[in-house]
This record gives sequence, structure tokens and C-alpha cells, in this order.
Amino acid sequence: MHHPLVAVSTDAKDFENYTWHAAPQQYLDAALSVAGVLPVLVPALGEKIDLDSLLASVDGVMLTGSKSNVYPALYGGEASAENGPYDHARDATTLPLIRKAIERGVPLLAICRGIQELNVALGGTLATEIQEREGSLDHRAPQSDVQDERFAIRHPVRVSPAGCFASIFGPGDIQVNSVHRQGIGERAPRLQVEAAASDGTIEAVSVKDAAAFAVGVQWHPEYWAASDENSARIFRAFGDAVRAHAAARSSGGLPARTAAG
Ligand SMILES: N[C@@H](CCC(=O)NCCCC(=O)O)C(=O)O
Repeated sequence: MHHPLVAVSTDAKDFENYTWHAAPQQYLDAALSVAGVLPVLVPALGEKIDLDSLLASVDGVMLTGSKSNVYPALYGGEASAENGPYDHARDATTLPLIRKAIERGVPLLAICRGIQELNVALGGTLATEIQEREGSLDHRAPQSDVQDERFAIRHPVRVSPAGCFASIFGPGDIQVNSVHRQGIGERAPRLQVEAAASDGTIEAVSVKDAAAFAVGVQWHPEYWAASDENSARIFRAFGDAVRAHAAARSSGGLPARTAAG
């Protein structure tokens, strides 16, 4: 079976005297087994990467979650020891990659840190320690060493009837997991809300004027994509968009604006 290629963000991690560029396996499994695309890891090498060449060679981009936070100066905030850890190499890679993928009409799925990067890349800001806001839910993972407990599905989000998620999930609420302490602060002007939690936290967005599927989710559909229908739906929708992009590219039928650059 032919699998179209999807570029996947990596974290730069220092380990055993090397810097590794890595992504968790759950994202890779969900991409291959549920979306039906072949994930290709993109090193966090920032401006050394020719993004036009990369994006001419793949049919989708997926941004993973991470314990690290986007460096606050990138959205006018202040860095602090408590706010870290940071991953400057990842920021220097993902923010331009997001902008370029949207500009070229390459389908984009941005998960957790990814939705935060999407917001920052398009001019928005992030709020930190959102569990401390009055009336806020605690969106952090429960304290546990067991990953299945940390990633357990545990709160509802309301899907907006007006956006593209309504056609993926239908109307009403869906149940999601939650492993974050930051969230969208000021929403970037090009983003529209696709889902929100009961405390108002923005849980999913899409890019209003994008030529292709371009969405972000604050939860982790990759973790249960093999067993949870709603988690799988996002990956299937992304896979469909990637295949449509691949078909348009191979027939030379991409709209002029997506072939540019
Ligand atoms: N660090 C940010 C982004 C949230 C995110 O991507 N979480 C995944 C964490 C994975 C883990 O803890 O195992 C935030 O906290 O908002």
C-alpha cells in the first residue's frame, strides 16, 4: 500500500551525550495505522531546513505535543524558570513550518503544544498555568507514572456547530483527555474556535482561510486513536486531506496559491 508522506515535528533532547531529535511513538503509530500516512521526522534544525523543498516533498504536516513550552518572547511574554522547560530548536523549526504549510495549502494537524505553536505562529498569545484562573478546570494530567492514567479521557468539550469539526464529530460534546498547563490566550485572528471546554478554554481551532485541512487540538487524539472512535476520527479526517493533497499534487491540479513558493 502506498502511504503519502507527512512531516512530523521533533523535540531536541539531550541524552547520553548526544542531542536527539525525537517524537513519541503514539503519534507515529496513529499517523501510520489510523490516518494511513507515513510519518517522516523533521529534525529541529530551524533555518538550516529548506522548508519549500520539504513541503514540496510531503503531503501533510503533523505537530506533536511536548512537555516543553513555546518560548514566551515569541508572543510578547516573559520567560521564567517556572514556565520552562523550553525548546528553542523546536520553536525555530515549527513556527516557520506552520506558516509555510498554511501558505502552500499543505494539510496540517497540530496537537497540544502544536495548537499552541499554531496560535503563536499566526500572531496569538498563550496563557500559562491556566488551572490557576478563577473557575478553571485543571487541564494537567493526573499525578501518575502510568501513562494510560495520565492520558485517560476525562472531560467533555463542546464542538462548535459552525466549523469543520461538526462534520467530523456531529453536533454536541465529545470526551477528551488533557495534559497541558498552558492554553490559547489571545486567539490569532485567522483562527476560528472548533471546540471549547466548559471553563472556556479553547480546545480546538481551524485556520479560517486555509486552502486545506489546517486544525489544532489541545487534547491528545494520538494516544487512543487505535481504540477511541473520536480520537480516530481526527486522524482519518487528516489522512483524507493528505490523500487529497497527494492526488492533486500528482495530477498537477493544486490551486495556484498552493503550488507557489
Ligand atoms: N507544554 C505545554 C504543551 C502541552 C503538551 O503538549 N503536553 C504534552 C505533554 C506530554 C507529557 O507530559 O507526557 C503545556 O503544558 O501546555
